[in-house]
Formats: sequence, C-alpha cells, structure tokens
Amino acid sequence: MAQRTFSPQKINFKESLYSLKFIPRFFQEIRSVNPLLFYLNITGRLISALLPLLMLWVGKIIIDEVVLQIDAINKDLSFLWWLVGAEFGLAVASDLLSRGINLTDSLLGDQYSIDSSVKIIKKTAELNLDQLEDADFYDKLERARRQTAGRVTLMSNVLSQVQDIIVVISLLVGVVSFEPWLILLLVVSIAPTIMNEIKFNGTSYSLARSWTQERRELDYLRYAGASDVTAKEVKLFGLSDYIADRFKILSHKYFLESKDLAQKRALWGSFFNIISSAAYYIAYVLIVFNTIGGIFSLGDLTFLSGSFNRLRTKLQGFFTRFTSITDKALYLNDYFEFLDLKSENEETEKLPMPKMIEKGFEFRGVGFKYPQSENWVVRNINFELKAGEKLAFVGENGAGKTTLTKLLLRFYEPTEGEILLDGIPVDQFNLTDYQTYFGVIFQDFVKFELTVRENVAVGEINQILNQSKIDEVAQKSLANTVVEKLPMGYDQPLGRRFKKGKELSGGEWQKIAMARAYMKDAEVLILDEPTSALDARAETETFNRFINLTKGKTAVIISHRFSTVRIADRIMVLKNGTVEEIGSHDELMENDALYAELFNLQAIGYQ
Ligand SMILES: Nc1ncnc2c1ncn2[C@@H]1O[C@H](COP(=O)(O)OP(=O)(O)OP(=O)(O)O)[C@@H](O)[C@H]1O
Repeated sequence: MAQRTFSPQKINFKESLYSLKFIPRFFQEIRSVNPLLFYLNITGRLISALLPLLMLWVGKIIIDEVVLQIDAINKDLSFLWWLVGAEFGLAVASDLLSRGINLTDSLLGDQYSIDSSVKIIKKTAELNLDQLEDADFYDKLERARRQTAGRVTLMSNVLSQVQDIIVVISLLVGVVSFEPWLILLLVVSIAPTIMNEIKFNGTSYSLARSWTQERRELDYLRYAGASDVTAKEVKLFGLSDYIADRFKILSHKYFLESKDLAQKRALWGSFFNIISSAAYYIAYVLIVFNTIGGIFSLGDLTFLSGSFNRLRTKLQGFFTRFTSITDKALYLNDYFEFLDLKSENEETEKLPMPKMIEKGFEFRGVGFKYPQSENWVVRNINFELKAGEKLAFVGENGAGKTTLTKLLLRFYEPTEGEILLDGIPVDQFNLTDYQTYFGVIFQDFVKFELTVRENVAVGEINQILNQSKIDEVAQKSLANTVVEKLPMGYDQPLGRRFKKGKELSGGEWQKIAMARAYMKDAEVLILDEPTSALDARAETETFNRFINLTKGKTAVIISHRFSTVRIADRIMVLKNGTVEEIGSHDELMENDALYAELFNLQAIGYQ
C-alpha cells in the first residue's frame, strides 16, 4: 500500500466565510422542493424566536407580583392567575412550535435529500466517460454524495441560526434597557468561544477532505471483504484477514488524526469555557448586589440573570454552530461544483444525423491515449466500416478492440486522426442523436439487480410496457429459453441482493444482454464478446440468427472464437494497437499470415 503523508490543506477563516456564498442557492433549492413547508418552517421559527423574551418577562412580572401580594393587606390574586395562565399558554405554544419546526425540518430534509440525490444521478449521466474515469472527479462525486445527510443538518442549522439571532436581539434589547454595562461582561463571556471557533474552524473539513481518496479505498475494502460478489474468492483464497488488516491499518490512521483534533478541541474548549463562566458569575454577583441594594427588584434579578445566561448560551451556540455551518457549507461547495461541472461535450449547433447511412464510417489515421495515460493504445488506424457490413475485430487481449468501439461510440475523442460518417467528421453530429444510432452489448455489460423485464427493456427503456416487443426480442436473442425456466417469468427479479432474486448463469445473462441490443431498432450494432459464455450450440445459433435478423444493418462484432468471426463479411486483425490485416475470411486464409495462423491454431484445438 502506498504510504501517504498527512498534510491537510488547512482551510482558513476567510475561506470558511467564503463558503457561505452558496447558502442562498442552497435555500433556493430547498424552497423549490416544497414552498409551503419552507414558509411554514420560517414563520414558525420567527414566532418561536420571540417567545423566550416574552416568557422571561412574564416570569419577572409574576415574581414582582408575588412580592407585592406578600406585603399587601388586601390580597388580590386575579392578576397573578392571569399571568400564570399567560406563562402556561406561552410554554404550550413554544412546545407546539418547536415540534412543528422539527417536523417541517425533517420533512423538508427528506424531500431535499431525495431531490439532491436525483440531481447527482442525472448530472453523472450527463458527463463524459473520461470525466467519470478521472480520479479527481471521483473524489468530487464522493464528497457530493457523502454529504447528503450533512446538507439536511446544514438546513436546520442555518434556520436555527437565524432564529437565534432574533432571540439574541430581543434579549439584548431587554437587558440593555435595564443595565447597559452588562453588555460589556457579555462580550467578555463569549469572546473565548469566538476565539476557540476561529481557531478550529474548517479543520474537520480539511481533515475529511484530505482523506477523500482513502475513504474511497476504505469503502472498497469494506465491499471487497463483505459482499456476495467477492465472497467465493475471499473464502477460497483466505483473503479475509488480509483485507481486514488493510482496512484496520488505514482506518486506524484516520482515527488517530481525528482523535488528535477532537482532543485539542475539547481541551481548548474547556479552557475557554472557564473564562466565559467566570464572566457570567461576575455579572451575576453584580446583579445580586444591585438587588440587595434595592436598585433591582426580585423580578428584575430573575429576568436579568435569566436573560444574561440565555444570551450567553445562545451566543456561544451561535458561534459553535457557525463553525458547523461553515464546515458543512464547504461540502456544499463540492456539491454545487459537481452540479456545475460542464460536460466536455456541451452541444453547440450540430448537424442532425442522416436518416440512413449511405457509405459508412471511416477511421482515418486514428490514434488514442486514455486520459492521464502516456501510452498509445491504438495508433495509425485506417479502415472503413461500410454501410450494411458486418465487420469483426480480432486480436489478442489488450490489442485495442474495445477501445476502437468506444471511439466509434464517441465515448472518447481520438487523440489524433478522425472518424467520419458518410465523409463528415462524427464530432459534427449531435452527440445524443449520434449515440442513439447504436445498439450495443458491452463485454462488461451491467447485470442490473432488477426484473428480467427491466433488464431487457434497458435497451430502449421507454418500451418497457410494450410486451409484444419484449417477447419478440427475447425470441430473437434466445432469452425466452431463460425466461421460461424462471418461476416469475418476466417479473422475476435477478441477482441475489433482493428477496426472491434469482441468479443466472453467465450464458443466461448474455442472452438477456443480447435481447437489449434488439430492443432498439438501431442502425449500427456493436457486440463486444456477446457469446463468450454461451455453449457452442447456443453461440452458433445466436450468431446465425443475428446475421439473419440484422440484414442490411451495420455491425461490429468482437470475438475470440474464430468459428463465429468467420461469419462476418470482413475481419480486421489488430496487433499491439495497429491494424495487421483486414479482409474476408477466405482472403485472410489465403493471405496466410496472423489470422490464418490463429484460425488454424483454434481449429486444431477443436479437433
Ligand atoms: N479506461 C481505461 N483507461 C486506461 N487504459 C485503459 C482503459 N481501458 C483500457 N485501457 C488499456 O487499453 C488497452 C486496450 O484495451 P482494450 O480493452 O481496448 O483491449 P481489447 O483488445 O478489447 O482486449 P480484450 O480482448 O482483453 O477485451 C489495454 O492495455 C488496457 O489496459
């Protein structure tokens, strides 16, 4: 494992403040999720913010009234009962409001979290493959995804902060109108908290951010060590201790660093808190002396000490929460940065795709290096894929066959040279229209843990309700033979993740994947080793059907089995990223070069 040195990029206070710039956009998003709940929440908080002052004030009048009635000769308690009733009413209102606020907080939070997850999924789909394969991008996605729950807390934190500002202002007005010098002591009592927060502001985020990659590694190790997909090999090779140790070592490092931070925070926090408490008690003693000296009434004493204490805790809470807000707002930064990522293929005015392919595709001097890689994977590639032709790619592992199909599909731009469709460079066509032209089965096609119907329909998802279409493609691809054996037929969930899920064999999955390719009446079909797991009989049948059913369609077939490959109109042999030979089976056999050698080698193997 590569050793990492910990050097968290420290976020300073100014940067933390800067992170708040996304808060208005954040609230716009929340409001748009559910305007009614949003405004109810705000209103509830505004009313609730005024209650503490009112309650303290009523408390003060009650005590003054009690003192008055103790000394009174003719006792009249009616005003006192009114006051007690008012205080009771305020207490009930305060409780109801805070429950209402919590409820709307959690409902809004849930809705917002769904909304932001959907946005992340949609944005991911918009981006290019090379952006998705980039490690920095992945870190950004990781941070955007990870903080979904944090964003919900951020929402209630910001709203509570606004609410507390109103509480503080109202209490301040109350205290100042009595005794302005108390403000001085208040400043002394909260200054330590402010210093503490400025000192540690941004540190948790810096630490978490510097560990994004490692956390991804930890997630992966957790998955590799505890999942049904890896279980077979983990057991058989006895890997569990190795994976667990690797997990332990890495997570322990993170634990040590966060422990260090948490300890420092706790230590400084306690120290500053002692100073703050001392300032409060000085104020308290002063209020008590003034009461004994007859300047304040008993009611004033309770009101002032209560208000002062509340002010202190509210202000301390305000600054502590401020750190938590800026910390979370830094993640908000990541989230919005992710949503604002530009797809490198932002469509400008582009040509519409032709209705029919006239001549076909042409690779002209194409060379390609994967992003962030120095090596040429393919180079000097020149060939034509003629309209209606079935062209097979063969070559050893890593020769570049799949890469050529990815270039044809415009998942990547060639590093040099160009690809033309009917003589026009393909990048002049609208990308979405262009890719809609293709029906593809990838070598590593996705085995969705969904129903058979969904797994077939993903080839053209808006046809999912078209049962006759699904039946038709299942017959074409032989997937019907798989469906017939499943107890729930098309409604059978596949995979083992969910209850009632059934796992299919590799060949059965390939038949389902093949059905996807037929779902769309695509002009061009690309089959990347679609039959590698099929038995010999099924493979021959699948290919013969494919050739018959797609007459007139253009297709690229990648296969290592020469018995399949020979059915193609032409075969292109790749070696080390260049075209070695191209021609029909008979021509290449006559050529007696690499193709003939490989063909004969396999033919001997089958004898
Ligand atoms: N996303 C990627 N990023 C970087 N390198 C890649 C990527 N995908 C493939 N490669 C490299 O490109 C080379 C060609 O891979 P490609 O998948 O095109 O080969 P292939 O001929 O289809 O092989 P196979 O027969 O094994 O499927 C390989 O050396 C591989 O390591």
